[in-house]
Amino acid sequence: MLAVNNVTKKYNDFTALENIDLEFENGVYGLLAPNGAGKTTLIKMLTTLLFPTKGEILWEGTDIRALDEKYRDIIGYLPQEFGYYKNYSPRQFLDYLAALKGIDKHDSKEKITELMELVALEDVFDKKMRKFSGGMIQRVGIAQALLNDPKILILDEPTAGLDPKERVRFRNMISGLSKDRIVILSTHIVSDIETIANQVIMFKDHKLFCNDSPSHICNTLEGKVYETWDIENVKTPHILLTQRQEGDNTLVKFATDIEYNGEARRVTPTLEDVFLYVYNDGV
Ligand SMILES: Nc1ncnc2c1ncn2[C@@H]1O[C@H](COP(=O)(O)OP(=O)(O)OP(=O)(O)O)[C@@H](O)[C@H]1O
Repeated sequence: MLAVNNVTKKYNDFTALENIDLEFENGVYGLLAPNGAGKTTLIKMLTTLLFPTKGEILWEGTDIRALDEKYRDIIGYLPQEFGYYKNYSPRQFLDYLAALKGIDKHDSKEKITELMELVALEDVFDKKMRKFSGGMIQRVGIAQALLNDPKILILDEPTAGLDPKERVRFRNMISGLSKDRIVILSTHIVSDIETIANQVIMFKDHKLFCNDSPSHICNTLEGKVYETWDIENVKTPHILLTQRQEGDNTLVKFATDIEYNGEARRVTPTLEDVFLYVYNDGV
């Protein structure tokens, strides 16, 4: 188990995360929050690129700082800005990274072939990456994060640059990978995680806001989300969530903490509704 115990991270006087407690076991965890909420800060601490100002992060009961190299051997990481060499083919690039990670040449050859099939890049295995789409590069990024068969796979905004078809493909792949490992992925795109995350983690005001299953999180807004054609009456304190144009009319979805007296239909809240409601006034 990976445990984050009472972790605070400060950048000088600015507190990016405060008193965070989290536990991770095998499965998919979605860090869902707008930009600036602290997702990357947490990920950098989980990958030992940054250290907590206060608190500790434990793997199987031992501080990851003390485990050092042993801990880095069991993590796979795809950073937000994934650096690669345009003139390398995926084979050359993964060979190079496997050597850096100290993986035996014979083992890595087999592993790289297997990973290329997993991310469906076997047809372009020996093609230079300079002509690859954003989605193809992300798939190379995921393959490199899996080179050491990590027990903890950490992906920072992994669907950036993917088209809708690639997003679906990515989700299916992540579900498969999470059977025997911890997968932690950060995103501000609700649809990336609502169907695959076992747990969704949200931060608010730099503190942990929730860590629960998508359905439980949706239940927190039960009875508070409505749809109406009467856009004029959706004013503060009601919170406008989404609008959809239908012919000459606009169907408005809103959330409210008080009784609504106008004509409106109560609807089942989605994770996107919760996201818009929670971050209505910022991170
Ligand atoms: N090195 C730093 N020095 C000072 N402030 C920082 C530093 N890194 C991050 N921050 C601030 O900490 C807060 C959290 O940043 P972080 O990058 O963790 O957010 P995020 O949710 O990952 O957003 P993004 O997706 O944009 O990276 C932001 O307000 C950011 O400006």
